[in-house]
Amino acid sequence: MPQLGFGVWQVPDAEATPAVTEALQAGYRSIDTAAAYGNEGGVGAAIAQSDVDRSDVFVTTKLWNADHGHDSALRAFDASQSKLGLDVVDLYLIHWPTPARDLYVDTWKAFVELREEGRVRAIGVSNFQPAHLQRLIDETGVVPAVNQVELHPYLQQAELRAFHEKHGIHTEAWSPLGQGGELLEDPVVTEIAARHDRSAAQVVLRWHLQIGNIVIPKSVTPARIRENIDVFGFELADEEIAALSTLDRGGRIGPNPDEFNGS
Ligand SMILES: NC(=O)C1=CN([C@@H]2O[C@H](COP(=O)(O)OP(=O)(O)OC[C@H]3O[C@@H](n4cnc5c(N)ncnc54)[C@H](OP(=O)(O)O)[C@@H]3O)[C@@H](O)[C@H]2O)C=CC1
Ligand SMILES: O=C(O)C(=O)[C@@H](O)[C@H](O)C(=O)CO
Repeated sequence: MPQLGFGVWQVPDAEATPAVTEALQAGYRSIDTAAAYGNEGGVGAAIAQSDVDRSDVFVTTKLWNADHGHDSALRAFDASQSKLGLDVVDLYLIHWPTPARDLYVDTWKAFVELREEGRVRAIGVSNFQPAHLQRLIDETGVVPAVNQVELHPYLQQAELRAFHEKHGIHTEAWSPLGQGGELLEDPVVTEIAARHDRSAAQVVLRWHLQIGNIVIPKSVTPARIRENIDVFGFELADEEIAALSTLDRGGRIGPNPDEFNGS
């Protein structure tokens, strides 16, 4: 899985095709969508129309909360696969643990079947806390390949990252740019950016890459799509990584996974 990919939350279906087309032209080879985003069709169309070989593109989609449970999960996968127009999905994630439903272990068993049948190459989760991960491992013996969670300099998830490291789970950061808000104006970020003659977004993405996170920045702006992948020609010094690592506030932009059960 490429360490840097392209996210499409809040991109309407019709706009997903030009956005993903632009991303593929800029060099992205990993796309992150979800059933809940309503744009799997637009993403699939861009991949089908592209000159880039399907085997060179890594596609992630996610099962939505209302589809938890063994049989529902298999039906939801059929729908996602059909909208994407793909024979095989590269990575399938449980979008949220949705603890009130208490079905994520059954859902995970269906995911294991999909992987055994070769319909997905890898299976993982999103927004899982350590206790949710531990329960999956204890009850099925199958460790998720990836946990995609909210992570940026203002929410660094140290405990979760340590759990991932211990169990060999890859950490994938959603909202890696803090949704383009205050973080990109933080003086610590902008000062480092000025020193490197780079943008604040590029510095934040470099921080993620250098501490080992997978990142999936989203943009519908062609110049930003290109800017966000142009991060392999410079490196942050250890003291710059350390300065960015002091910004942790433990504050979420998105919902708390222990409480979010939305459908
Ligand atoms: N598993 C989960 O529960 C979740 C997963 N995700 C995934 O993570 C992806 C990324 O997260 P997302 O919440 O979209 O937020 P990001 O942190 O990627 O920020 C996206 C926002 O930042 C702006 N932006 C992008 N690049 C730049 C730049 N270079 N300079 C300034 N502003 C910029 C975008 O504007 P514009 O588009 O107008 O250019 C957009 O408003 C999602 O698209 C989705 O795939 C996200 C949330 C939850
Ligand atoms: O974008 C996603 O992948 C999400 O799950 C979130 O948008 C989530 O649905 C949310 O923020 C609800 O308020």
